[in-house]
Amino acid sequence: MSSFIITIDGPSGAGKSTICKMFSINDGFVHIDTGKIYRSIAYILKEVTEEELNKLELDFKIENLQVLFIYKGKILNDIILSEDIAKKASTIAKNEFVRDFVNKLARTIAQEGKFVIDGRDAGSVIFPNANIKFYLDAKLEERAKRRSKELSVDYSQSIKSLSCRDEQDTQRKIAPLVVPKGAIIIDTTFLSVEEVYNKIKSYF
Ligand SMILES: Nc1ncnc2c1ncn2[C@@H]1O[C@H](COP(=O)(O)OP(=O)(O)OP(=O)(O)O)[C@@H](O)[C@H]1O
Ligand SMILES: Nc1ccn([C@@H]2O[C@H](COP(=O)(O)O)[C@@H](O)[C@H]2O)c(=O)n1
Repeated sequence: MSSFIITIDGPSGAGKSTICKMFSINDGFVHIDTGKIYRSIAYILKEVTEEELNKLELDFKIENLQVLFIYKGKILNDIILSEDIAKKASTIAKNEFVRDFVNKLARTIAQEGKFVIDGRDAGSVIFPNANIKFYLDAKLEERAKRRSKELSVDYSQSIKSLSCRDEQDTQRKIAPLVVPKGAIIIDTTFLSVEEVYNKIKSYF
């Protein structure tokens, strides 16, 4: 048996994870959120060196079609949501050894079955031969509005934090955020979650 892979890339707050979760609930796809792997590393390691990373035992399990990341028996998914962790994740994501670690783990998980994978380089680097690729985008102001509502943080703080991450993610030398070759671009700024989902489904 082989895998069927959908990739969804785009900047923070464009709505990638939300759509991936709908693909799990409605269509039975396992969701791999590669951002959560970067966040897990940022959360666990005080200093991210190649040596420390090589020793890192980050486990995973699939539950209700979501990939849970586990360290020393503790599920990390819900405790790594803050913008502080996200900013550290964005900084360590510049390192080649960190990216190799994440890519290897994501490919190990997506061995057999139906997977929807979101991130910044899911379709450009991790799964360049994915069955179908999407790139979700939205205006910075709308993404910040969504994020500040979700995390109950100040709007201007969200603008600052998201623009800093956008800059780091698009400007880094290795695997920067780009529209993957062959990806379908959807601007979600003025679309509801249901409208985005239905638009994506119309391509199948
Ligand atoms: N089309 C939409 N309209 C309004 N709100 C949305 C839409 N899509 C997502 N949201 C909301 O925006 C917030 C961010 O969405 P989500 O976490 O899916 O973004 P993301 O692209 O996965 O971000 P990140 O890369 O940081 O994980 C969530 O609170 C979500 O409910
Ligand atoms: N494929 C990816 C996924 C994520 N990153 C970096 O991690 C940060 C956190 O990601 P979220 O999707 O959870 O917000 C993000 O800002 C990126 O710097 C990445 O480089 N590649």
